[in-house]
Amino acid sequence: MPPAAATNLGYTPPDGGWGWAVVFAAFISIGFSYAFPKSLTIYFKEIQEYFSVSYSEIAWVSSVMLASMYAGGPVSSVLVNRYGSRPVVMVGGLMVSAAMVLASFGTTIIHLYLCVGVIGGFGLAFNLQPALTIIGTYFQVKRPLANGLAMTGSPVVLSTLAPLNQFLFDSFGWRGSFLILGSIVLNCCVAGALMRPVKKKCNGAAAEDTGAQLSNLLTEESPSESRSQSCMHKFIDFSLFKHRGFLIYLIGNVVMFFGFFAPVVFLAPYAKHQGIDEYSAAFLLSTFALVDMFIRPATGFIGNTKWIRPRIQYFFSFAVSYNGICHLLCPLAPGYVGLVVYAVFFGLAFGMVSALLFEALMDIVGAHRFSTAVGLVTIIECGPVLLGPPISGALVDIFGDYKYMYYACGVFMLVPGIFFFIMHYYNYKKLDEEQRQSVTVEMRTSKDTLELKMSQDDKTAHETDG
Ligand SMILES: CC(C)CC(=O)C(=O)O
Repeated sequence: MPPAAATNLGYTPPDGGWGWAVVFAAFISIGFSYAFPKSLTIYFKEIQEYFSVSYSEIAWVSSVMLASMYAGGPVSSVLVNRYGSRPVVMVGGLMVSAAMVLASFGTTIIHLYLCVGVIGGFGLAFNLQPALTIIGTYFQVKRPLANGLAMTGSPVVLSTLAPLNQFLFDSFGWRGSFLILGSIVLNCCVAGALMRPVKKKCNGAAAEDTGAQLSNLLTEESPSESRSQSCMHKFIDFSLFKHRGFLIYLIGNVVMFFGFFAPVVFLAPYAKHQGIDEYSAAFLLSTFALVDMFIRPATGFIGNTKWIRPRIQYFFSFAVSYNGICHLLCPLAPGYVGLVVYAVFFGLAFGMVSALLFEALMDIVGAHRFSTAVGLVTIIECGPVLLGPPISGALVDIFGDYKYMYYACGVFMLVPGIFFFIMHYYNYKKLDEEQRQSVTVEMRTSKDTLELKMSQDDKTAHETDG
């Protein structure tokens, strides 16, 4: 059974070769995109004391960075559709580097919001989307494995950056550390340099994808559109909001992201609330990250098998639902050992969703529309990503107990998981119906063409005989 959406790339992706170098580059770019905002929290205590600001004021540095990374999605998509992934990732790396160097000279917390938060966040957006997009141009058959490997960059870079940041902080303070991080993040430029446009083999001739690939994939501009509208539509495919599968994915993800990150954010505080010491609480996060690191490539491998790939949306639905079940059971976990078991199962669930999140979108809209689709999805997810943890924190403040927060996150994950199962069952049936109809139409068309040709041949033969 074919995947839910054809590639429509107009060429056969290599599914290997230089593609594996691109996966490694995406591993670096995606790793920095997701791990960088989290790893900066190590400096927050000193920065908070230095600028005499509150916990929430310092927390906004990471929140603004994450929000800019998500809000920068459509901008990143437009740039990728126009120039391709390589230059956008390299510019993104330079932006994050400049942001960290400028922040190291900051004299107010506002400077950090603007530098680290806005400039750095958009720089990370120019790393995330292009890295995800280019994988879809190199892989079709092995794409779930490629996506799973690339998404593994996040836990790997985080487990490297976290101790490195602690060492830099102890040795050079936050200003010196920011200056050094400004050089370390230039590795995103190196990763971008590896993202060579795919050589398309169309009718035997090889041609490099110039990055303006969207121009030959878009529908013609409708004459009624104004020039600015048609220009905007040229780079952002708004027809996606009429795409059944895309709407299912979008609706489910918006709900899901209200409960996706909070259990990670509150895992250590919840353990300390239970009377567990800070090192044992930190061990829970290390356990979670270690499991996450291994389950992502494993999930990509499983998603690539002939049993799962044709119905990979069910695999994604299971991963989302499994997250919800973990959080609903967490408050029942007995003592520290129970929390360690929860951290293992949560790491499995979080890693499965992370490995499948973008593969599921590519499977639905096809690699040729993924760049625009992921930009639209990320800017809409910006809200729940930002609001999720504060809402969960508010539940803890109101009830003075974490269990209601875990119940809420469990519902926020289980409901979209069940929604995905139901809606993708319906969507798969509709796709199969539409495919049968298109095959019937094609057969009828080719039959009519054949009959027309035969009658023309007979006519020619009679004229020759006559
Ligand atoms: C949003 C997920 C797909 C990835 C993530 O947040 C992470 O890797 O930390």
